[in-house]
Amino acid sequence: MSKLKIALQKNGRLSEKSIKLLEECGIKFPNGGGKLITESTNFPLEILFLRDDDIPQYVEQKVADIGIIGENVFAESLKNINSIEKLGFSACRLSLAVSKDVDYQGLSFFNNKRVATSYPNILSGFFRNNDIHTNIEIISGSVEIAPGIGLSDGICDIVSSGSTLLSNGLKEVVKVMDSQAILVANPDLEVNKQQILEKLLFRIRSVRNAKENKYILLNAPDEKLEKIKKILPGMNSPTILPLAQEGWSSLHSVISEDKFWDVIDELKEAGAQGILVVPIEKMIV
Ligand SMILES: Nc1ncnc2c1ncn2[C@@H]1O[C@H](COP(=O)(O)OP(=O)(O)OP(=O)(O)O)[C@@H](O)[C@H]1O
Ligand SMILES: O=P(O)(O)OC[C@H]1O[C@H](OP(=O)(O)OP(=O)(O)O)[C@H](O)[C@@H]1O
Ligand SMILES: [Mg+2]
Repeated sequence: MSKLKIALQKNGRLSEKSIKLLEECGIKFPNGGGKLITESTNFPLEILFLRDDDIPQYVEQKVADIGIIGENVFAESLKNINSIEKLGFSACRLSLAVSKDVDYQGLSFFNNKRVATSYPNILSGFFRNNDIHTNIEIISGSVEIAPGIGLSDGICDIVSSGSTLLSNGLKEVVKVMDSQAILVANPDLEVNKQQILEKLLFRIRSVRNAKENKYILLNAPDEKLEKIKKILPGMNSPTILPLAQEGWSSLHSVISEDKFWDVIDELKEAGAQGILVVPIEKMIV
């Protein structure tokens, strides 16, 4: 039975989190010594370590069956591959920026200007949709330097904290797209590889669900339980166990971390005590 081949970024912003995701999925593999290809010892997966920009092409050509890249690289590549799952890490945005001294009034600023970017396909599409004519200067890295050295009037590049823009005297003026890490796949996988992919996806979703949810335990007098149950949007109905102290129960449920902070005061007001919130290792839904 052939193994599924996954391409990960060798070195960079996606590398560590991509490897961590596979490890959290219980997939073990030797990783070290600069090897560019390795095999899992407990899951039918081969792992290839590549430059992220090359991954779309390799997945299209089936050198790799699947890969982890940013949505920005997916959108730029225009390859015949599918985006099959958002992975929730390496969140950033692709934005237009200009010198902080520019009196920027709107997109028409860019008419007949030069914009430096490593994302010419995304950017030309964006300007076309907005009826702006620009000259795109394609450069492969350190894009933020371009206006300062007279290469362009603006740039379009990845922004996260904004500190690279700030330290290069630039300001963000328009967001072109949001991005996060995604799993991409060749659209035409053999049946057995598709089955391995389904197993991997099941594990990835379980890991992500677990991260977004918490297990909550609390104690309350029995007469308060109905009200507390209504406040807690659980997976199904909460588990209720009697405590040794008569007239009191312990209630267990699962809650999304965001919602927990919204309802904590309501829970206390409704009579909940000894509230514990604990992480979930895996969550199968
Ligand atoms: N500052 C950031 N914060 C969050 N995510 C980012 C940031 N910069 C880039 N990313 C995301 O991580 C991906 C990889 O970024 P990185 O800077 O490592 O790429 P690269 O320099 O092109 O690497 P490679 O050498 O593999 O070609 C980007 O395509 C983007 O999706
Ligand atoms: O808004 P910020 O938080 O400053 O992040 C944005 C910067 O991060 C990325 O570069 P990276 O630091 O990965 O270096 P690279 O140029 O080698 O890819 C990106 O190309 C930006 O330059
Ligand atoms: Mg790259």
